Amino acid sequence: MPAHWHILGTGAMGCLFASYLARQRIPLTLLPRQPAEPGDITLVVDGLGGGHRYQLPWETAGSDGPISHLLVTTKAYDVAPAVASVAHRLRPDTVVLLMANGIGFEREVRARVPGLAPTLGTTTEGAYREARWRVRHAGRGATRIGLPGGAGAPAWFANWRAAVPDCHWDMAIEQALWRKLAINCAINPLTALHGCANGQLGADPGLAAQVRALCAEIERIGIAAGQASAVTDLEAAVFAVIAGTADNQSSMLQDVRAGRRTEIDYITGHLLATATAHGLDAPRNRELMDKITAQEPSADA
Ligand SMILES: NC(=O)C1=CN([C@@H]2O[C@H](COP(=O)(O)OP(=O)(O)OC[C@H]3O[C@@H](n4cnc5c(N)ncnc54)[C@H](OP(=O)(O)O)[C@@H]3O)[C@@H](O)[C@H]2O)C=CC1
Ligand SMILES: CC(C)(CO)C(=O)C(=O)O
Repeated sequence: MPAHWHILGTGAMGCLFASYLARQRIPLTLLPRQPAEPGDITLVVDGLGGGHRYQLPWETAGSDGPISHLLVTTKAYDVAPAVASVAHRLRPDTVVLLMANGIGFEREVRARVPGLAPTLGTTTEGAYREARWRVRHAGRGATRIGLPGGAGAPAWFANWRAAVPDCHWDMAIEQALWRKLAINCAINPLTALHGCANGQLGADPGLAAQVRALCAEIERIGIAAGQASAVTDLEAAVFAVIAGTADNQSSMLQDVRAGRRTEIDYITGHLLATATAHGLDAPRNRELMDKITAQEPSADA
């Protein structure tokens, strides 16, 4: 019998992964932030692979039943409060898989819910919400999952490998997360400030020069932080992502345009905290952090 997954953070990513698991008949329950209508939720996932409709059970986070396997797909700043909202349902052996952009929320989770040892994931899948329970799968990508410190794949992962396309167990997940962080630091804030698609960072010589300067700063910080492998050939990797996602609006630009809080604290913010911890200056990343932060909606807005 496959493990039963609860999904916390039922936005674009949570619904996409719910659809993957449901297609493989892996039992799951959605945990929407706001209660849904009575009865199962009808989830529609359109786009790549055609349209699919799923009838999925849901519960409130505050229900009582124990949770054995929890996938968390909120924005980075919501991960810790979301996990705390189901803390009473977690057991010492509950698998908690955190899949958000950036770094830093895992430490927040461990501080709020002592005893948890979260599994971490990162994905290059692309999806967005068209309506509350309607999601468009906009780009295929790869998903990497692993345990900090490195450990072999647990038994449950066999179901994920079967259900989620291009899904890999990563013995060096922290390195994968750091590389994604480095790429996001070089692309996201610049696109958000200039209101441009990713491809413009390669096409505009002035912006391309800024990307190269950011990469040089990020590389120095990565090496000081013991993440030399994660920042190897960073500039080439960043320009490859820029070319491969030329027509995309970065997630940070989408957040800024929608007037939402961005994930900058967990992207550039984490990079700057790492630089400070190693006595390094990072003026170019600092400038981007300050400018994006100045645009953020205030917490009580
Ligand atoms: N979308 C994409 O293509 C990609 C996204 N990512 C990353 O994945 C993460 C999720 O992104 P995405 O799915 O796009 O974000 P969404 O905003 O679409 O979804 C986030 C969900 O989390 C829910 N949520 C927030 N706080 C809580 C809480 N306390 N309890 C329960 N649920 C909560 C929100 O609820 P509500 O519905 O009420 O707002 C929302 O449904 C981000 O870190 C993002 O950067 C990574 C790769 C690609
Ligand atoms: C890779 C990239 C930059 C694609 O847009 C991304 O991860 C994001 O927008 O957050």
